[in-house]
Parts: sequence; structure tokens; C-alpha cells
Amino acid sequence: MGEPLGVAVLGAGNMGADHVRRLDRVVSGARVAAVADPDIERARAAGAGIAGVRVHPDPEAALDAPGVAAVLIASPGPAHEAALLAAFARDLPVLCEKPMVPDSAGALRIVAAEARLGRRLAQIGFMRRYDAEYRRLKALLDGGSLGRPLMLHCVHRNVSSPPGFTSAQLINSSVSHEIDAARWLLGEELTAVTVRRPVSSGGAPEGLIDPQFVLFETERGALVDVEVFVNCGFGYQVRCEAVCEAGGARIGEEHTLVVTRADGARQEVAPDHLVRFADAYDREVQDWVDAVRAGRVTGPSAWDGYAAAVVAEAGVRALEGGGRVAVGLAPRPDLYATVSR
Ligand SMILES: NC(=O)C1=CN([C@@H]2O[C@H](COP(=O)(O)OP(=O)(O)OC[C@H]3O[C@@H](n4cnc5c(N)ncnc54)[C@H](O)[C@@H]3O)[C@@H](O)[C@H]2O)C=CC1
Ligand SMILES: O=C1[C@@H](O)[C@H](O)[C@@H](O)[C@H](O)[C@H]1O
Repeated sequence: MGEPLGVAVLGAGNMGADHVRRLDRVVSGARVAAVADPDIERARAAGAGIAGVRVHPDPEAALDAPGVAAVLIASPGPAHEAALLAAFARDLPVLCEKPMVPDSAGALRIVAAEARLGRRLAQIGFMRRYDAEYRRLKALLDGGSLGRPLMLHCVHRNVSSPPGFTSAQLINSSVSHEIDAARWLLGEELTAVTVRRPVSSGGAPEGLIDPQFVLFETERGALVDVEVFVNCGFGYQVRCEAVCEAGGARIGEEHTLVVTRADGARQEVAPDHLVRFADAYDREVQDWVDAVRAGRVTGPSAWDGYAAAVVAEAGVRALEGGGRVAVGLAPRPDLYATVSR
């Protein structure tokens, strides 16, 4: 069995606190060694009751806390580059929440830094790859019985957006999941983006372009469309339908309790990502812990994080400028497969 993996969690907000709980109570083979958040009360609240945990306002101090052998980054995206480089400098394996680094130049610096090390240290938190439904869809498409995929139709709805959420974030935060899922499901890069804006919802904050309709093209000529609507008001819904040459497959219908009474049937809808993807986050973190303890780093790579940043940036330009924007990726270091499986 060996020693449990001592993890420093950076950022103790919604995701960070949930990952602390998961590492402490759900995942086997790990322990929370340190929690860092500039809002020290959040760090303390997340670490409360965990034996031996150190809490720090400064992320680098948490990396240097006794027993830290790996890092989970759950701070806001703009803080990720510094945290990843600090982890690399200490030779610590990292699970980094999406977006790896929000801007493509910063994301490329991470790819270059890891390539210089000559081995992977980073796994990126695209948790849909660990969702049971997405995995079934991926296995079906890879099996080939449906023929070549021609189109993916995707839906990504949130009940409401957090304060300050911008029109660009619909693409570089929300749709970043579809960008990664499409690359992974189809096994190819996305090459161009177009964004259309339907009339904005009265339920969206003033000035937010919500919903949006995003259309991606792929290397082999497939099309991926995404309806993203982050103030839909009625539930957290993520769907994907693959249309192939010899059939189709759809995931993301609500698979929850259906209560029937004399006046009709009522089906529950997930309120947010923490509920809808709870199993996926558990599997993601367990796989990461198991791999790191076995001396490996697997899952979505820094290249996947970089590709998502470039595609999202092209998407934001398409949103702002109106036209079709081509995606230009830098040369891929040998360390990485085109799209990690
Ligand atoms: N995989 C997924 O489905 C989801 C991923 N995320 C990602 O998780 C990350 C965190 O998001 P949330 O927890 O929703 O945000 P949040 O705003 O709830 O929490 C962020 C926390 O990080 C702290 N922080 C700020 N700067 C920091 C730094 N330099 N070092 C350490 N902590 C710092 C803040 O004080 C705050 O407590 C983001 O990258 C976000 O995109 C968020 C929601 C879902
Ligand atoms: O990653 C996430 C958030 O950051 C994003 O803002 C939401 O739209 C996504 O549904 C959620 O999974």
C-alpha cells in the first residue's frame, strides 16, 4: 500500500473545498497535507477537522509544507501559470483545474516548461473524460460500429452565472469543456470557430451575451455545435449527440429519480456541476492519485490544456469580430500525443 500521497490544495473556494473533502473522505491513498488560499478563513474552513493539515495564505508556502508530494490547483485561472511553474520547480505532480492557463501564450509557456523537464507532471481537470456516459460514448465511437462521426450537437446550460462572469467566459470557461470533450471524442484537433448570438435572455445580467451558439470545424471536416446558456434558470444540463455515418448516440438526458403522483410525473434536474459530475470528479481525482503513487501522470495533458486555450481564444475573437476564425497551434513537442487518450 505505502504512504498516502500528501496533497497541497491551492484555492479553497467552491472547487477547492470540494476537492479537499474528496481527498479527505472519498479517495483512497491520499491525504490533504496543506491548503492555501489568500482568504485564510476559507483555507481554515476547508481544512477544518483534517489531522496534520497546514493552512497558508500563500500558495508557495503550502507547496513547501511538510509531507507535500503532489499539488491540486483550484485557484482562479489567472493564478494557474505561477502555481504550475512553482510545482514544476519542486518536481511535484499536479492536477490543475481547467482552464490550465486562460491565455494561449501562458499555456504555451507551461507546455514548453514541461517539455524541458522531458516528462509529464501535469494533468488538467477536464473531468468529463471521467464521466461514465462520456466514456461509454467514447468507447462506442472508438469501436467504429457507428462509422465515422460527422457531427456533434452539444448543449451546456447552467442555472445562473457567477457574479462578474463575462461574455468571453461563456467560451473560455464553460465551452472549454466541450472543446476538450470534442477533441477527445473525435481524436482530432479543432481548426476553426464561428460564434452566433441569438437574442440575449432577459434572465441574463445586463450586457452579458447569453446564450451563444458556437460552431467548431475539425481537421477531418466534422462539425461540432454548442448551445451555451449560462443563465437558463432551470437546471444544469450537459448533452452531447454524435451523428455518425451508420447511426447516432446521445448522452446527457436526465438519469435521476422520477416521482409519479396522481397529478403527473416529476423528474429531478441537477442544480450544478458539483451534482451532475460528482462521480466524474471522484474518478478523476482517484485516477490521478493512483497514477502518481505508481510514478506516472496520465489523463488530459498540458498539450490538451494548451489546445483548449488556443481554440477558446479563437472563439472569443469570433464572438467579438463576428466571422470565422482559424485556430493556429504551435508545433507539438514530442512529449505529447496529438490528443491524449
Ligand atoms: N472542472 C469543473 O467543472 C470546474 C472547474 N472550475 C475551475 O476551478 C477553479 C476554481 O473555481 P471556483 O472554485 O469555482 O472559484 P472560487 O472563486 O469559488 O474559488 C477560488 C478560490 O481561490 C482563491 N485564490 C485566489 N487566488 C489564489 C491563489 N493565487 N492561490 C490560491 N488560491 C487563490 C480565492 O480566494 C478563492 O477562495 C477555476 O480554475 C475554475 O475554472 C470551476 C468550476 C467547475
Ligand atoms: O467548469 C465549470 C465552470 O467554471 C463553468 O463556468 C460552468 O459553465 C461549467 O458548467 C462548469 O463545469
